[in-house]
Amino acid sequence: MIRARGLTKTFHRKSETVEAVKGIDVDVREGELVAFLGPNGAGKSTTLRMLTSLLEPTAGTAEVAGYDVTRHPAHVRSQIGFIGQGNGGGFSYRVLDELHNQGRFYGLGSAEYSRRAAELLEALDLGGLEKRTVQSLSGGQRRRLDVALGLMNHPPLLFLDEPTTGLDPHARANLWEHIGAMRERYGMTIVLTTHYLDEADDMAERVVVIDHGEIIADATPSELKRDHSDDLVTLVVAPGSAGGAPSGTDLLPDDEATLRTALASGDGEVRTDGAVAADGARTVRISTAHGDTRLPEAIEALRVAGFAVRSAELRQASLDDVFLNLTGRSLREEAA
Ligand SMILES: Nc1ncnc2c1ncn2[C@@H]1O[C@H](COP(=O)(O)OP(=O)(O)OP(=O)(O)O)[C@@H](O)[C@H]1O
Repeated sequence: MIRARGLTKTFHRKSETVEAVKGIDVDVREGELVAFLGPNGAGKSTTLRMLTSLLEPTAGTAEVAGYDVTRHPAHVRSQIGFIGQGNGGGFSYRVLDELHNQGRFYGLGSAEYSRRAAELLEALDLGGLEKRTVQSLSGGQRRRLDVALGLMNHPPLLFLDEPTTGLDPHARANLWEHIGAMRERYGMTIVLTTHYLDEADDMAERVVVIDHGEIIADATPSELKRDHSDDLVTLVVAPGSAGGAPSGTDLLPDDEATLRTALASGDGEVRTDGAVAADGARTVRISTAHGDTRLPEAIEALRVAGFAVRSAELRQASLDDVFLNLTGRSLREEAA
């Protein structure tokens, strides 16, 4: 569906030169849902605008739905839906008129655009709002109308630029449900941008991480987490008395060598806190790619060695850990 090579955009404004997108290569297969993830100003929208033929690349090439974006922009536009960051609908127009106008704009006949509008109103839960003006809709309803407008021409490829920004968590979840349903119903390829980490993690099959105009990672969310960050297992270990402790000995967890020996057979990096509580307990942290299996293994190994595990916690890697590891910055903090 998409094949971009060396795609570049440099803006020149007065004395300022902004290298917004610096020669990216990206492929999207038919049917994929790909999220472009990155902080503000990373170059996500500029990339989308080049792929949708709205902005001419400074260098590089992109083929979208089989057409070159520079040589055949009209063909590209006939094959795509694009939902930008602003609301697409005219504020004082009625919902149904907006949809019909969009259909006319794409050259559909009146029977076809009326049928398509009715189908999309139903599919996107906008039934009953046909006669309302766009400005009277809620934020979530407006965004769903945007999606309907983007789908009027039956595009095989849909671009969404930050579809859920500004929506409350309920409206975000609702929009995602509808996007998922649209995808199932029409089998579209979807490319979207977001700076919501949880959205990219939960919804996207592939995440393309963009920073300073460059792609710094491109993989499934679980591959990214496996390759670029670790799970963290935290255990509070107390002096043991049960399990395999030799009788009469009271093993002390501040005996770091013993602790480390007990945990040596499993994977990951083991670190112990310097601090020892009044009752002799101390905290052990294990960074590992497989926290879900390492946690029970570590508890068992410590029990067998004679320690008592007072509490255990598993924090699984997030896409923010991935971004932090790749860039040294937290995307969550930048977005905030
Ligand atoms: N028309 C323009 N003229 C000059 N600079 C621009 C223009 N459009 C974008 N830029 C700059 O290009 C860089 C990338 O912007 P872009 O909008 O692509 O980022 P983004 O990742 O989509 O950010 P956001 O999440 O805030 O939308 C930014 O530094 C931006 O200021």
